[in-house]
Amino acid sequence: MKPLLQFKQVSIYHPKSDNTILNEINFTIPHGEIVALLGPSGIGKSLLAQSIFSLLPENLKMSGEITFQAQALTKAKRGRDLVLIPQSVEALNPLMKIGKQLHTLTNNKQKIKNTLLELGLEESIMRSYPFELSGGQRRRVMIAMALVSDAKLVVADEPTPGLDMEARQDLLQLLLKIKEQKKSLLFITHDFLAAQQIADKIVVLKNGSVIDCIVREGCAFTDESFSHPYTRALWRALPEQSFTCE
Ligand SMILES: Nc1ncnc2c1ncn2[C@@H]1O[C@H](COP(=O)(O)OP(=O)(O)OP(=O)(O)O)[C@@H](O)[C@H]1O
Ligand code: NI
Repeated sequence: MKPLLQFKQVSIYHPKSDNTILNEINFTIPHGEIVALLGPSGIGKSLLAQSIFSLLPENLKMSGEITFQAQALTKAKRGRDLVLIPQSVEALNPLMKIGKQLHTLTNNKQKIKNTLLELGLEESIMRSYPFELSGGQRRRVMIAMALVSDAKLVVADEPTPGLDMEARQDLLQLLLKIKEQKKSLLFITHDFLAAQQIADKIVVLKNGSVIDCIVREGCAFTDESFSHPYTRALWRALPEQSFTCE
């Protein structure tokens, strides 16, 4: 089966200073799977997410190609088939009530109601503006937007920053709902533990390149999954090294 999304030799660079931030990135996102994009802060994860949506800062350029179902990504496909949950919870439109923001993605009122319920949000939240909500509620609303949309791919940029252990586990469960809907998820994170809890594949970025691409074998990642010394060291540093299917 053709991958849903494919990065082909994608480089992101600053033409004026000749500075290459990401160099010839190649990886695929299969249908219905969770791919974690893992790497330290400042490596270029958000830029890679922005490149999918053609949202790179104007002073940066991209070379190479990103294909969707083996075809070039068009504006129409970006609008219909892809949805971005940005890194900042400030990304919700501050001037539009939550209900209206959800309605821009679907006319199906029942679907919105069910989704809010599933995410533990009161229906009354629809009448609120983003500034009236807590950070956690806003992040849930952003996940609700991804769930009510008809997108085939959700890109979640760093959805678990600064959460305590319990809130983080809750959020990972919410991200799994995206997969339950048979959507693919690109989960951008520097949280290795979270990545291997929910991902089917982990793509590791370091020094501008993909240094490792680890595929879950059956239910869990194992000691053999990690070949690169860097990822092996990350794996060995984890408090617990076996996660199995529930
Ligand atoms: N407009 C820009 N012009 C030049 N360099 C930029 C620009 N935007 C980002 N960068 C640089 O590109 C690098 C990657 O930034 P990016 O935000 O993608 O990192 P990240 O991996 O998402 O980090 P974090 O985990 O902290 O969110 C950084 O070193 C940043 O300074
Ligand atoms: Ni980022």
